[in-house]
Amino acid sequence: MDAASSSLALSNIKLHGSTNTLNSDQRISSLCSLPKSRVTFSCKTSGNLQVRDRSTGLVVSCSSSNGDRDVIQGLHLSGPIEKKSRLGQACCSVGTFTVGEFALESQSQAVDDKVGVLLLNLGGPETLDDVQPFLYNLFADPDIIRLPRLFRFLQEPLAKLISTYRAPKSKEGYASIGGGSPLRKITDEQAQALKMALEEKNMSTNVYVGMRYWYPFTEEAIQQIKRDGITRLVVLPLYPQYSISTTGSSIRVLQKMFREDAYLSSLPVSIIKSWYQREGYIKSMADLMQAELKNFANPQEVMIFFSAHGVPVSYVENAGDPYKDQMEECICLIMQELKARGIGNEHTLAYQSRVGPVQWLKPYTDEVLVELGQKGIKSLLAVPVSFVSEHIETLEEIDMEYKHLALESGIQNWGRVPALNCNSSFISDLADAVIEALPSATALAPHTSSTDADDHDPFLYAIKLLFGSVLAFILLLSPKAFMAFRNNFF
Ligand SMILES: C=CC1=C(C)c2cc3[nH]c(cc4nc(cc5[nH]c(cc1n2)c(C)c5CCC(=O)O)C(CCC(=O)O)=C4C)c(C)c3C=C
Ligand SMILES: [Fe+2]
Repeated sequence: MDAASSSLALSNIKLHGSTNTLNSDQRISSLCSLPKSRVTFSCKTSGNLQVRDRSTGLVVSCSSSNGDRDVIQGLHLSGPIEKKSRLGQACCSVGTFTVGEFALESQSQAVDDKVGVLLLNLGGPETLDDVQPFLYNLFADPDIIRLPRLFRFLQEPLAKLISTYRAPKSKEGYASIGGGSPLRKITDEQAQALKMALEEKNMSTNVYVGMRYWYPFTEEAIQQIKRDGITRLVVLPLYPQYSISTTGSSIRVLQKMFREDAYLSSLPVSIIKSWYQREGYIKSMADLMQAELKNFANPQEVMIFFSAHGVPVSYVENAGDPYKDQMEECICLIMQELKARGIGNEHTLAYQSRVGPVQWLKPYTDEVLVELGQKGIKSLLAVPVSFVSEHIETLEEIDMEYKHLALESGIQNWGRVPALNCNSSFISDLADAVIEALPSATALAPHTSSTDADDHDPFLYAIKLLFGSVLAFILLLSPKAFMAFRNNFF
C-alpha cells in the first residue's frame, strides 16, 4: 500500500466512530508520507492512539472517548487486536500490525519512547545533623524569603543567620518524631507505587524523585533523567494546590536547568501544576475522612477542621499566588463529595506553621482551636490538606501541639485524618493524571547560555551592594524591626 492509501486508512479513524477526534488530519497525512523508518504508531492507553515522527519527535494523538475499538477498526488492523482492561475499556494487546506500509506497534509504548515521571517534593532532614543545612537551603530560596531585588545579595547571609538560630527549635520537633523527616521514605514509596500503577495501565515509565531542599535534590534527579535518555517527561509536584513557595519554586529550578542544557531544552515536558480538583484525589480524601468519622461516638456532631500549611499574605495579595483560592475550592469539592454521601458535618479551614515577622494567611490554626473550644465544640476531626505525606507538621505540630491545645481548650474528642501516602485509589488517580498529561508534552524553554545580565555587570552589582548594605544597616538598627525578626523566626 502506498503513502496516500495509508493516510486514507488513518482518515478512517475519524470517519469510523462519531466520537473519534483527530487532532490534525494534515499533520497525520504529512506524517504518513514520511518514510516508514521515521514513523511509529503506538497505542498508549485505552482510547488513545499516537503517531510519532521519530526524527522530529512530532506526535499526533487520536483519541476515542468510547475505547480503542473504533480507532483500531478504523486502521483496518488484522490479528488479535484487543483485550479488556480492568476498567472494562478495550486496550491493545502486544503485537505488530500493518497499517498501509507502516507497522503499528500495538504494545503499550513504542520501543524508543522512554517516558519519565518526575515527582517534585520539598525534602526533609534525615538526621538531626541535617536540620541546620536543610533549613539553610530552605531560607536561601528566594521563593521562601522574598527579598526586593536590591536586597537579594543578603539572601545567603540571612539564610545562614535564620537557619542557625531556628535549628534548635526545629531539631526538637524532628527529635520528637524519631530524629528525622519521613518524607524521603514515603516519597520513594509513592514513586514505586506510581510506577506499578502506570504499568497496570500499560505504561512503562521511570519514576524519579526530585526534592527542593534535601536529598535527592531535583538537580540529581535531572542528571539521572539525562543519563537514562528519557524522551518525554511528566513533572508531577506532590502538592495538590499550587503555591509560589512550593511547586513554583521547584519549577523555577527546572526552568533554569532546562534553559541551560541543549538536551533538556528540547525534551518534551508536561508539568501538572496543580491537581486538587481531580475527582480521584477528592474521593480518596473523602474516603479517609468518612472512615475516620466512624471512630467518633457521634460522627454527625464532629466539626471537620481543615488545617492547611500557611503562606505569607503578600504571596496571595501582591504576588498573585493562587494557593488560597485553590485551597478554598479544594475544600468545597471535598465537602460536596461528602454531602453526596450523606455526610453534612460542619467544617472550617485554618492555616498552620507560620514562620517569620510577616502576616500569614488567616485564620491561624492555633487561634481557631482555642475559639472552637470556647464555643463549646466537643468533637473535632483535623484534616491536613496541603500535603499528601505524613511529615513534621502532621506528626508533631498537629498530633502533638494542636491536639494538646485543643484538649486544653475544652475539645474532648480528637481525631486526625491520616495523610494519603500510598493510598491505592490516590496513586491510581496520579497515574491517570500522568497518562492524561503526556500527550501535551512540549519543550520547556529555548536553550540559552546565560541569563541574568545584571549579575555580570560589575558596575550595577557594586551599586546594588552599596545601597543594599546601607538600607539593611538602617533596618537592622531599628529596634522594632530587630525584635519582630527575633521573636518570629527563632
Ligand atoms: C503546601 C505545603 C507547604 C507550603 C505552602 C510551605 C510554605 C512555607 N514553608 C515555610 C517554612 C518551613 N517549612 C518547613 C518544612 C516543611 N514545609 C512543608 C510544606 C509547605 N511549606 C513541608 C512538607 C515541610 C517538611 C516537613 C518535614 O517532614 O521535614 C520548615 C522546617 C520545619 C520547621 O522548622 O518548622 C520551615 C522552616 C515557609 C517560610 C513557607 C512559605 C513561604
Ligand atoms: Fe513549609
